[in-house]
Amino acid sequence: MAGFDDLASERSKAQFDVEEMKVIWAGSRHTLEVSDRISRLVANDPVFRKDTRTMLSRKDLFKNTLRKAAHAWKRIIELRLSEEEAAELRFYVDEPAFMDLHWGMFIPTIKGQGTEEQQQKWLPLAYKMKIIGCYAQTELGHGSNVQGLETTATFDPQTDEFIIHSPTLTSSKWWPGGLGKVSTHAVVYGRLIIDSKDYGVNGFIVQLRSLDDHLPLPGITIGDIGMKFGSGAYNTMDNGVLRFDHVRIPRDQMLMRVSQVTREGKLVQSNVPWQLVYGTMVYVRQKIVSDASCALSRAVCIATRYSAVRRQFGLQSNGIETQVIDYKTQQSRLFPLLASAYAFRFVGEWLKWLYMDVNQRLQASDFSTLPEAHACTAGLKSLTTSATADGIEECRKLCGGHGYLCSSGLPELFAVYIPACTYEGDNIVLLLQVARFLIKTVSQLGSGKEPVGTTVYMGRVEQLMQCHCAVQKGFLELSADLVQAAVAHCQLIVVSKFIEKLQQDIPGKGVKGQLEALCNIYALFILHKHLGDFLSTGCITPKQASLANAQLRSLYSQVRPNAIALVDAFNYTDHYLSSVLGRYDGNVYPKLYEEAWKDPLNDSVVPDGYQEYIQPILKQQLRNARL
Ligand SMILES: CCCCCCCC/C=C\CCCCCCC/C=C/C(=O)SCCNC(=O)CCNC(=O)[C@H](O)C(C)(C)COP(=O)(O)OP(=O)(O)OC[C@H]1O[C@@H](n2cnc3c(N)ncnc32)[C@H](O)[C@@H]1OP(=O)(O)O
Ligand SMILES: Cc1cc2nc3c(=O)[nH]c(=O)nc-3n(C[C@H](O)[C@H](O)[C@H](O)COP(=O)(O)OP(=O)(O)OC[C@H]3O[C@@H](n4cnc5c(N)ncnc54)[C@H](O)[C@@H]3O)c2cc1C
Repeated sequence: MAGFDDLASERSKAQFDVEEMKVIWAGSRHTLEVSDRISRLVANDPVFRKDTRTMLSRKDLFKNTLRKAAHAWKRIIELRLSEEEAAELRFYVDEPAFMDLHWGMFIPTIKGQGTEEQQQKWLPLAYKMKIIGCYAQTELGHGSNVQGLETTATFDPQTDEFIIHSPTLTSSKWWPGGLGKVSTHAVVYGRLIIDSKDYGVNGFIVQLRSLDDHLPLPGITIGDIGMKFGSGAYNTMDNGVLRFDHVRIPRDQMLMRVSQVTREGKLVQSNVPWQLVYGTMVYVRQKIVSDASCALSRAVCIATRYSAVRRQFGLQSNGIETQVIDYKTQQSRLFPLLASAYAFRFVGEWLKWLYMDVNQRLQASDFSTLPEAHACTAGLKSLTTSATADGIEECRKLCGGHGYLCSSGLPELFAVYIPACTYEGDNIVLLLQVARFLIKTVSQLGSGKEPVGTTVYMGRVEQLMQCHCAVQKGFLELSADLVQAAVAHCQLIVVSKFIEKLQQDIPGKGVKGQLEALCNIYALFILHKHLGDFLSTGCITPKQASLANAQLRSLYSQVRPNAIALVDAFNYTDHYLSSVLGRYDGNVYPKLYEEAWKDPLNDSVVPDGYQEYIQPILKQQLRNARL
């Protein structure tokens, strides 16, 4: 059988220790063990099936998601899973749901922006899921411009309460996940108003629904905002709309780590920077970077396996056609994506470290690295999600016509992934933040303040001073170019973190060699993509450009025999991949054929509607023909 033989023979060609590469990909032997065990647990549980997801109506889809979430929670309790294991379970269940916002944003916001007392009050309730929370920041009229939010939280000194209100239609909260149908509580971002004075945006814990009958509390209007792109995909999430009509909450439900409102209505600032109100976004952006490598590697795994199974043209002496993975054009599209998946994995690991480091410093009242952490999380979130979204679509094309079938797994993966380019900050808006950070760093170059961390290279580039003068002519005017500069800065981080990874001790036969090849592919591919910029700025000569391209081609040949093993190292189950084209055993054609018959349209041989619509046309044609 074609697929079986092809993948088995590919695996036998691998020149490195796949088991050791699995450890590198997972991050440690322990993480690999946990992820392997939990992925199998999910794959073997019928409640977590997802093969019919794209065919369900929104209501059935959503109810099924609730069932899965409840079952996941039950299993977490029954099996006494650790936080790490529970997060893996969520990952392999592979379905966006209210739980993500509860654990991923509501709880981190209370931890990051609540006082000790507030944490003691709210976290136990949230950890036990006695309340379910979401993150209600974005409004119908304002998402990117957080300081432009219109929801008001007005202090009433008479009753010691805040009055939460939506003064306009555009102030309606719009988009928060988990809000539409599930959450009982939300962290709501609104303008703090004391004595008619506006103190800017802050977070408030607001109960939305009754804990008895789940009905919205008085003064609160909530609903789902409607179907989103693609079938299945992000429609498992109840992104919601929310309006307040003078809803009162106690004063101690304002998150008060950054600033406090006293009983007398005085605003007291802590010693922490006000930007900590944006802290949850830094945390989630960091997580999104790690997730990018998962989504991209998943698409690459499907496209690579299928490219080894699929044969077109070029009859060999044995009468068999050529595997499409052997075409240089296929390699030059696929292997940079394979390299990117590994590159994003390692930069994600580093960003996780950076985030932990900044958090430890914050605890010790050292706020010096916060601007860099913001710039790195914003920039890398933008770079990796844009590249991943484009990469998934490229993988679909690499799989030809079959890639367009839902059973390939790629359409749903694309549909579920692309909002990552928008949520947690539109990717261009985030790059502008990086640009602002870079300009600020450049402006300090002459002042004796040495650049550190990811900007250390700036101290070595003399032309940057002139650059600063040019930018001072107008940030907005040059913003398109500044965005390119921000991307280049982030690419430099990705490449340097890959190189740093290679400097670590990497055990296992041939593993380091494969990673070196992938790192070189990533760097040279980026150079190739931006060749015009490199040449026009005189960074490289035409001769060097052509040598780089020759080197890239040679690296593709080096990776070719290892391609299947390099995607096997992701250790994905067939359940997680949910792709007929990416099956581990390569048994693509019989399964594609089998899958087609499962479509509800094939339940009957003659379709519903034949009698009403097709038959009359056929009869009409018959009459016309007689005329
Ligand atoms: C079953 C059980 C287990 C389950 C486990 C599940 C675990 C899941 C874990 C995680 C999953 C998470 C799920 C994710 C799902 C995502 C859903 C999506 C959510 C959202 O989208 S929430 C809304 C996000 N919104 C945005 O991102 C808005 C984007 N806009 C902004 O961030 C900002 O407003 C801005 C940066 C664009 C502001 O620009 P502006 O120029 O107006 O700046 P100012 O507001 O005036 O501030 C300037 C000043 O502040 C600095 N700054 C800005 N942002 C930050 C920051 N985040 N941190 C630190 N500093 C910041 C900026 O640099 C300026 O500083 P200077 O004045 O230059 O010094
Ligand atoms: C699936 C999904 C889930 C979400 N979940 C949540 C959630 O749980 N909680 C929550 O609060 N929010 C959530 N959001 C909202 C999300 O955070 C915002 O949509 C996002 O921050 C982008 O803001 P926006 O929609 O206002 O885009 P806009 O800012 O209106 O962007 C529109 C266009 O304008 C451009 N633009 C905007 N400002 C500038 C500028 N200064 N310079 C140049 N160009 C600019 C952008 O690049 C973009 O091309 C979610 C969104 C989605 C799609």
